Amino acid sequence: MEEAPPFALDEAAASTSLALLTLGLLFSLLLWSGLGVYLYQQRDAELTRVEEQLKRAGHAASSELEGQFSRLRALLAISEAALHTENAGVHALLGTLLHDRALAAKPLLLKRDGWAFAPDEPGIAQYFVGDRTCFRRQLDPARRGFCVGAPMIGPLSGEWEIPLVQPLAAAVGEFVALGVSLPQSPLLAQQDSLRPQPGGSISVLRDDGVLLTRAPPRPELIGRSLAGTQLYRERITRAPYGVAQSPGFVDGCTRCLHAFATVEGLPLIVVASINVDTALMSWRELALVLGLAALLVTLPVLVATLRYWRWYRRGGSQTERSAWLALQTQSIAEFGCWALYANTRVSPAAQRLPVALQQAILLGRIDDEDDEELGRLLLELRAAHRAETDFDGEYRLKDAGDNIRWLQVSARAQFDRHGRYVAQIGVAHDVTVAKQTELELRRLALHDNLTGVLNRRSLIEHAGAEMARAFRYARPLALIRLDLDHFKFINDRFGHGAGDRCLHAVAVACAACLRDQDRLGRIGGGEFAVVLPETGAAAAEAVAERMRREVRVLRPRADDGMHIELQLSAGVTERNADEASVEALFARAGRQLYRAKHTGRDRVCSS
Ligand SMILES: Nc1nc2c(ncn2[C@@H]2O[C@H](COP(=O)(O)OP(=O)(O)OP(=O)(O)O)[C@@H](O)[C@H]2O)c(=O)[nH]1
Repeated sequence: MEEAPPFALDEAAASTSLALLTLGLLFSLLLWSGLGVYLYQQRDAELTRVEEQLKRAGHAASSELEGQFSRLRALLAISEAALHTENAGVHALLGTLLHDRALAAKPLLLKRDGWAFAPDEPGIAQYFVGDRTCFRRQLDPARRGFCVGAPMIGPLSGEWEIPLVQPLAAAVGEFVALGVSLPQSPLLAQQDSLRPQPGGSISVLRDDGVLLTRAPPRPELIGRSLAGTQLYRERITRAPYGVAQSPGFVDGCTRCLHAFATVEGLPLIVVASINVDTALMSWRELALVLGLAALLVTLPVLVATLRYWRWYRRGGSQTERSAWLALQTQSIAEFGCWALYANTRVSPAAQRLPVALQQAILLGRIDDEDDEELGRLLLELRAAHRAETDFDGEYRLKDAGDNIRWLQVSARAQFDRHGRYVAQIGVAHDVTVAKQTELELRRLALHDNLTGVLNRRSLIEHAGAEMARAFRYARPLALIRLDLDHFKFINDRFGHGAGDRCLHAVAVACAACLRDQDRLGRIGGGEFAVVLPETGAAAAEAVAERMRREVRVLRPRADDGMHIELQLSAGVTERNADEASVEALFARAGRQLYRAKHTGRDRVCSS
């Protein structure tokens, strides 16, 4: 039965998530763009509203000024007429000037020598104004005319006043002009009530840019010329009225909205101003609230998108699908495959590795009683997964029937196109048959075909290794050389087949006399040798004697049923102190064997 992909559900869920995510993103996009358009329109509407408010405030202030100045000019005209008819002294003349009680404007008369006379309680006040431009102009027949003077601190009131001066059509005695000083405070009170809210201002400029009044008050700026400001230079001088956005020209705000207008028939300009940031305060609050609400609504979508994007960049479903395709090769893998994902979100089942091995255990293909080797395999697999490296190993496990199963395990670390680790794809092959063949071939290469004991080459190799170890640790090592007596006769008398059987029987009998660590080998013909680690000559001699006796009692049968009497000669030697040469050991044992042969055979000689 085909196993379901571990991420099948997750993949379906991933498609649904992607669709939902797309919808969510579209919705977010629509929401944010809708909000953007709405807020832009609101801002526009708010600015238009503020502009209208500025225009209205400017217009109201301008109308007020127009009315007040007209009234004052009318008063001046009437006063002039009265002056001409009365023709009396200064006191009487000043008495003829009319007062404007509402504006608290004080009349004054200007003499040819630049002195001004004004009524003062009690009597008349006299002060010099011939140094002030507006007054001086009246003394020059070519430049005389109605003028609005620069604001000045009234010598009588001690407050800011704006003088309005008008030449007399014909001098009355020494008087050449008459005027009126308009106190600022009533003007300011009016303008303050008209200025746009919140935080707006109304400024009144003379047409040459001199600031006459400003509500709210900024006394340090009164009388200063603002002709150099951007608003004055670029807008006021070019049109009688308008709306402009430019840096504030008296309060230093960087973005101000101004509505300016020239007062009809007067050399005055009224400017209503407001800081754009202040004007848009309520719009900002609205934008903030709506923005936060939209963020709250779209935040889950953004978070999900971010997570999806990270997942996609790590390879996404494409990599997981390839991993699963790799798993589908299970049939050719014989044993099993697995994928260990770095990204646990998609296939948590596959994370519990290795599924294939667990299945194998369930099916009895591996016995989990064999803890040590299985544990090593799992440990190495997980270590490679953690280290994000490839891994290869061979494991000797047992199945439920206690048969040896060889597993060849390979795992490859998979990386996405950005070089980030995605998964470990593993495959396990059952290589038992190949392994058994390999082991058999190895055994054949190392062992004597006939007797099954080590062959000459591997025995000498083994002896060499044991000699090196004994030399390094200064341990005893013994060697026995054995030779079947009169073997040629046996062959000749009973045939080679019987001779072979004798050799096999001798090998088995001798091997049975040895410890696990001793090694028996056939070194040619009827000759054998035994390497005995950790053994001295005396102990080796006893072993040789035991083997000799065992061989004597073997008495294998020949083809004709006769017992073959076997006997063995042996030469024994041990490693001399500081001896490292295995050749010398073999030669010495050979000499003892030779001695045994020449002293009657069927005996053990030891050096
Ligand atoms: N059956 C059999 N005979 C073998 C084999 N290899 C060698 N031989 C024979 O073993 C005999 C060797 O005998 P030797 O050990 O030289 O002489 P021996 O007759 O045993 O005389 P001593 O050793 O002096 O007692 C020869 O006849 C070889 O042909 C083998 O694999 N099988």
